Amino acid sequence: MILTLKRPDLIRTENFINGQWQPSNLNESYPVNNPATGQNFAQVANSTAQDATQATKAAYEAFEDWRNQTTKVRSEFLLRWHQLILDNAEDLARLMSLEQGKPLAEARGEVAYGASYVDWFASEALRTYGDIIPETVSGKQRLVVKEAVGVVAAITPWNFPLAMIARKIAPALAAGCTVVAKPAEDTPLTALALVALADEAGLPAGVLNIVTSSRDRVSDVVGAWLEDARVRKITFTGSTAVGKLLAREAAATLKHLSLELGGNAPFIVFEDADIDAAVEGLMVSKFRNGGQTCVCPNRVYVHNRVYDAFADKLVTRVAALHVGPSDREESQIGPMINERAVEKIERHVQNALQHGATILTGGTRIQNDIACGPHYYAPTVLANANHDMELAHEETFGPVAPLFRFENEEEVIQAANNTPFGLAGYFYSNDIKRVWRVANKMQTGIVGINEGAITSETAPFGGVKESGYGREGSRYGLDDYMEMKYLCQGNLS
Ligand SMILES: NC(=O)C1=CN([C@@H]2O[C@H](COP(=O)(O)OP(=O)(O)OC[C@H]3O[C@@H](n4cnc5c(N)ncnc54)[C@H](OP(=O)(O)O)[C@@H]3O)[C@@H](O)[C@H]2O)C=CC1
Ligand SMILES: O=C(O)CCCC(=O)O
Repeated sequence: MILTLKRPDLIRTENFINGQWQPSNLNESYPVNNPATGQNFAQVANSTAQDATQATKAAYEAFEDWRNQTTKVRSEFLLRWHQLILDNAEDLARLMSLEQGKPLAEARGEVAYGASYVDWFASEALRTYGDIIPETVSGKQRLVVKEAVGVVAAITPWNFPLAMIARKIAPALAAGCTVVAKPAEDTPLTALALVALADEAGLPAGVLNIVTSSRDRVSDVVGAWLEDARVRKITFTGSTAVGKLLAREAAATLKHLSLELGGNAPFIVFEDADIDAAVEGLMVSKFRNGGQTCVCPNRVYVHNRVYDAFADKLVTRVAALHVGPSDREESQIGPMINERAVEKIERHVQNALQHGATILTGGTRIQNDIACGPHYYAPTVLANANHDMELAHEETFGPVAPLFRFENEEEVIQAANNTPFGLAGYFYSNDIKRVWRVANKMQTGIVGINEGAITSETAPFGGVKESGYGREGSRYGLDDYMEMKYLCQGNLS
């Protein structure tokens, strides 16, 4: 794919620190590759701890002014940024699909989705109310005000290169925080373009800084932020293993943490469900971004009585999915992000087959004239899944839907909750009593009830258990970037 943008200047390859684009201090770069072909199409700054610390210094020095701006000023900046994202949506989508591999239609959807967080927090910026505490003692007045936590370090994954960073930066800036950010090694260009647009929207120097690095430098860059007491919060989306590492390291300076980590989402189809709706819901939730989404169903539990009918309908739909490069309009499943990702999918499928699964469709890599490259994996449905399989315990992060049979509600809820993770869960049922009962018992931060498309800037996104803590989006999302300050005024009588 050759990248032609209306605005070629959105292709940025350097760090943005204190309002300046600059190379890494060692003047080194690393390659960004097209995940479909492995072909290198850009080189971006390979940063060090020194670059990260320079970014922290800039963000720290910009903080006092930014936090003291009126909420209106911060809101208006976010509105201008939002408009620029929309104005450049097609370029952003093309850049994103090239470096990440998601079909262009999905990339366009993600630009709109990411932009919606910027718009949302432009409004929420205006509503950072505090409280006046009713007096119980004469002569005193007690108030609670909300204040920005300080410099925020945002670390984001490759699966949603625009939406994840937007939904961290937007509330941080809305709250009055300043930001240092590091996108994933595989997908830096979308994030850099987003920052270029923030600069164009008139953000003061130092308020938003971004440094890029290859995977072998990530511990240096993020390590510099973890050690630095001036960084007051880490907001992270990624694997649970890295989330735990960040939590341990952040403890030394007791930073605030928002951790949006891996999931292992159950998707339950009860015997009283609308089967067509359940199939549709699974298609929407499972195969979005090729299954590389932390809220993707990882385990599909289907009641024995409807199992065969559900499996038949699902297989028809899954086998018809178009696999191909992101720039073909008909592509529905693009390449996986990299070789490690495909190897993990292969390992899960092989392990499932060894434990008694059968392939209803897919089950292999595909490479042909259209899906031309080593990282395509066929959309897959596996029957006879069970809990001895690796895929029951670890998210596959690929287009694989394993079907588990169940007999009764109690058993399936126990199975669904039998995981250290708790991000999203889904179930389909037309029995109103069951709906309330099951929703109450699901140990997840998000529950889709007869619905597969659950996310929205208006709703709180986040997990329980080892899927992390903190919430993104919604009216709760700003609180993660603010502290309460209690003011007690005496001598009033
Ligand atoms: N919750 C979610 O949305 C996501 C979940 N995952 C899960 O994690 C699995 C592995 O994916 P992977 O990309 O390796 O996820 P990681 O958790 O490794 O990567 C997420 C982010 O963390 C950074 N990072 C990696 N190692 C460290 C470290 N030691 N210290 C600080 N930051 C670090 C990455 O940088 P760099 O890219 O440079 O390594 C990236 O920016 C997936 O298969 C999936 O199960 C993955 C991505 C998103
Ligand atoms: O995988 C993720 O963490 C991103 C979830 C995308 C969404 O907000 O739906």
